[in-house]
Amino acid sequence: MIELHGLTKRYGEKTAVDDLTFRVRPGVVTGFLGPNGAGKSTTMRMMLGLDNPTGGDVRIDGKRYDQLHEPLNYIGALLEAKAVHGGRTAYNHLLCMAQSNGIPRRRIDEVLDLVGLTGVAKKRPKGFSLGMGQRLGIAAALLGDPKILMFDEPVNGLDPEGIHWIRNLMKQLADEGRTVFVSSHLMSEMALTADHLVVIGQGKLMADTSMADFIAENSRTYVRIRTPQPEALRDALGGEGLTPTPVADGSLEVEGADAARIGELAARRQVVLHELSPQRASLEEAFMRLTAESVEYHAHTTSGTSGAADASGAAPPDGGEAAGSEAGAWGSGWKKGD
Ligand SMILES: Nc1ncnc2c1ncn2[C@@H]1O[C@H](COP(=O)(O)OP(=O)(O)OP(=O)(O)O)[C@@H](O)[C@H]1O
Repeated sequence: MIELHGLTKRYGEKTAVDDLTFRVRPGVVTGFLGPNGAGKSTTMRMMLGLDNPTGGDVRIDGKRYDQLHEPLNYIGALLEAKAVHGGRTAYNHLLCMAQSNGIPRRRIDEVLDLVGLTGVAKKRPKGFSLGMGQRLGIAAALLGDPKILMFDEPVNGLDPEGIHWIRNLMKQLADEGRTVFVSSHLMSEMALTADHLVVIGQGKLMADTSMADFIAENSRTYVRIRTPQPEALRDALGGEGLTPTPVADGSLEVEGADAARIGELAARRQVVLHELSPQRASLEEAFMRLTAESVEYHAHTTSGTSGAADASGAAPPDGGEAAGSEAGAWGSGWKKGD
């Protein structure tokens, strides 16, 4: 469990993190979202004791970071993939971390195997691709078999197989009862991975809620219709106070009634339908709506965010993807009393 109480960080006049209070609970993946400059990295750095708060505090299982003895055994973090000493081999980089935290050597082989870097263990990370650097950072985060894991943009630079792998790894870590806190700009990825969301804007807490509730509360639901008889449909629905709105792709969108009701109204007038599909807005649309006011840096566009609904990325998966077998080798019990 991670607990933030009134966490605040000011840089001169700028309040980067503004009185944040929330908990990150074990057993679920918690996504951390916010527009550019919202304060996510600053918050994560304070969680890890890398920055001092101007006010408030962070507790890791009830303790401040600097009170943790051998902290890698409590909390593992991936902040910047390239924050690795370029001159040491991947193995020696992990060895240094292990030695200063009382972690046995064999754990290094385990985590290298887990992230798929065994073959390059004796190579220097300065020659690594972004994706390999990311995997080494993840290996370091996992080294102490910690109960709490924090990942800042973990899928940066990873190829589709790597993205799939880390998604399953994070879910597995949460299923094992660990606390998993992850930031990402990739909304479709977050929708597939996180169960719970914490959203900030200009340093302030904007939402702390389940993924499903967040999407339901911050987006519209509607029914998409395709018909060769749009006028007849308009008449059929108009009598019930419903207004189909034409969309550029030739479909119609109707809010205020479910698909069954619309289908019945169309059938009563014998209107032919080629499509009748309920739409859940995507996490991306919900996020854009919630944070529209707090976006600090944005491009000027002529279109708004509404109407950008796309069912892709909307629905968290039904758990159909089993965790990769390589992830099954996780934490093979070298620790006692866990
Ligand atoms: N060392 C610093 N000195 C001055 N201002 C800073 C410093 N670090 C961060 N800031 C400012 O604090 C705000 C929050 O920055 P932060 O990097 O935490 O945001 P973020 O949500 O992680 O952004 P991004 O998604 O772009 O990575 C920004 O306005 C940033 O310019």
